[in-house]
Amino acid sequence: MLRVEGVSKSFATKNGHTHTLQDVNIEIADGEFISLVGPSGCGKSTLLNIIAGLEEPTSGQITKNGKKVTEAGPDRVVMFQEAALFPWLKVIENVEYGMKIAGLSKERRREKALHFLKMVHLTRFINCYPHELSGGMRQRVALARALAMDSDVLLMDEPFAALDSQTRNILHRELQQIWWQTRKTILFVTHNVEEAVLLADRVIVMAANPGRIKRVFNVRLARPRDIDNVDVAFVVSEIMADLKEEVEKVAKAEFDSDWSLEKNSFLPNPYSDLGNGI
Ligand SMILES: Nc1ncnc2c1ncn2[C@@H]1O[C@H](COP(=O)(O)OP(=O)(O)OP(=O)(O)O)[C@@H](O)[C@H]1O
Repeated sequence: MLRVEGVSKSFATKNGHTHTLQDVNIEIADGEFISLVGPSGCGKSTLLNIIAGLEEPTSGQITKNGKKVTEAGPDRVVMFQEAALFPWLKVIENVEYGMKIAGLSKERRREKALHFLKMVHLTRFINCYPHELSGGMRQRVALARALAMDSDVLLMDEPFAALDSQTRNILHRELQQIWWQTRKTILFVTHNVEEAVLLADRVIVMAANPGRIKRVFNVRLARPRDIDNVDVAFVVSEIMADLKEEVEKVAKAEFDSDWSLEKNSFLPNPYSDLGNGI
């Protein structure tokens, strides 16, 4: 069980202090898949970094199985939007790298790297260098590398945001399958509500200024899920409606006072792409 208990976070800035997160409480069961959505700047990445132990909360705490998280650890692996592979290492060596640092034997790391590269369907490319791969393939290497660390928690910060939609669809299917096989606890930050609903057991909608939890949606739909499914579309539209309010609030604070999503949207339907690229 991963617990976020009364977490608040402020940063010192030139104009005083930000209230990036305020009293955030989440309980994540082992093996649960949680998506976190919210307007830009509501503190999603900050929360993920605090759970990862890369950032300290101003107040509150993170506990994992009852033990306080005080630093980054191999039990909570983070995956970012950019794959951040070592360009001078081959695919397989990139996947092996973390295990090498962790002290695994050469044979064991090779065996595990091959296992997880097979899981992300990249066995034909193990001897390639990162620059020889597409963006989607590089993210799959990053995913294999994260999986190979055997962490029980995977923290994913917009891991597919930079990919084209076809590649993203493939990775959604792969990730659903991998999660099903490995039953890892996953916290997945995204701007894309469809992606959030496709993948998660629960979608947490955050509000901004201060960053806090607005609403939690339970997604009780069978897997694997398909974006064209009407039930998926229904949950997506419910979340969009909730999120729209928050996005509008943030935009109003940043744009001129006469701005509104309806008035200033050039989209035929203001809901149609809401959440993508906020
Ligand atoms: N190290 C820092 N120093 C000062 N302010 C910070 C720092 N890190 C984050 N912030 C502020 O905290 C707020 C939340 O940032 P964060 O990146 O967590 O939001 P987010 O919801 O992930 O945003 P986005 O969706 O745009 O990625 C922002 O206003 C940001 O400027």
